[in-house]
Amino acid sequence: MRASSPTHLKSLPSSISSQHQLNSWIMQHPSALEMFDRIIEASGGKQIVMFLDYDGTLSPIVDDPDKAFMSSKMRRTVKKLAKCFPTAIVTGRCIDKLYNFVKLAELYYAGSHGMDIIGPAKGFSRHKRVKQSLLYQPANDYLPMIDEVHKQLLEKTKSTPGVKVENHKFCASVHFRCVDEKKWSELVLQVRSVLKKFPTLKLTQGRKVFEIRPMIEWDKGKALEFLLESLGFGNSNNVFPVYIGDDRTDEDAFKMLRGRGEGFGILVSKFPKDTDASYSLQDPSEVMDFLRRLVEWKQMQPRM
Ligand SMILES: O=P(O)(O)OC[C@H]1O[C@H](O[C@H]2O[C@H](CO)[C@@H](O)[C@H](O)[C@H]2O)[C@H](O)[C@@H](O)[C@@H]1O
Repeated sequence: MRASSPTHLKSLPSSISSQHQLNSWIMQHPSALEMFDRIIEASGGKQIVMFLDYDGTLSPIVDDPDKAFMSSKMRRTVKKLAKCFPTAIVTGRCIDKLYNFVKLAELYYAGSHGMDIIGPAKGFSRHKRVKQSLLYQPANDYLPMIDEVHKQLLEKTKSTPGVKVENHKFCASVHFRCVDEKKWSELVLQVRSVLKKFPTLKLTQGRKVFEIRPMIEWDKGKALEFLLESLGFGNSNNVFPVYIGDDRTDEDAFKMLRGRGEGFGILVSKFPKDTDASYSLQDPSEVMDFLRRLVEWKQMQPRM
């Protein structure tokens, strides 16, 4: 539970070895800012499509999930990005909560870990192949079950100080960032005892959070694939998807891109972690710098 996700590489005994480990990880996952020119070269004139995680990627990680605000600079950057490339936010949060933070109608949103997908609001479908807002909810049948499990998790964990339980429509979260470490094992037992009654739900772990999701074959990688298809790039080799994320659930999207052999993932992390991403950025401020460079580069391209 201690490691934030994806899993930190095993710590080595001395700080010299740790430095060595960090250096060799950076060699394998170089900074996307430093490799910017090479990334643009690799895109080879194909249509870049941007996928962005929210927490820890566009907003810094904070103790209270209801206060994970996005800076206005970041919002302006994402707005400009969406003018240049089709842009989606793919998140564990439900779309309503996410939209309250982001407030940009021109984006694609894949909420609840990709189980709730919507397209840009009417009048914002500037990427020509999309004519209307799309909508896909593969876990619709689970709505009442998520409400029920959320209710039971609230009740079961209410004696644990610092815990926060969220209902994200098609999934639920139990946060332990503010729970005393000595109480973590007790909390695991509480969550598991509720989940015993819901055999069609699965439990995964993110950054100091348990995520409770329907046991269906759907994740952020599948959502990415769905969005590419909806944009008309399902069987196209003329697309270059870029996915930026910091959490374990983002690994499904990184893996999907590796499998497709097109585009790549960027892991947001200051520490070496096991990942299928090709590049790294240290924190949301580096993410913003990278997005700005993409916008500047695009604006300098001759119009076709
Ligand atoms: O897919 P994401 O957009 O990364 O969503 C994953 C979880 O994000 C939120 O929790 C995380 O951010 C919080 C605010 O910074 C932080 O307090 C928490 O510890 C992190 O795990 C969200 O609240 C969760 O429901 C999402 O599952």
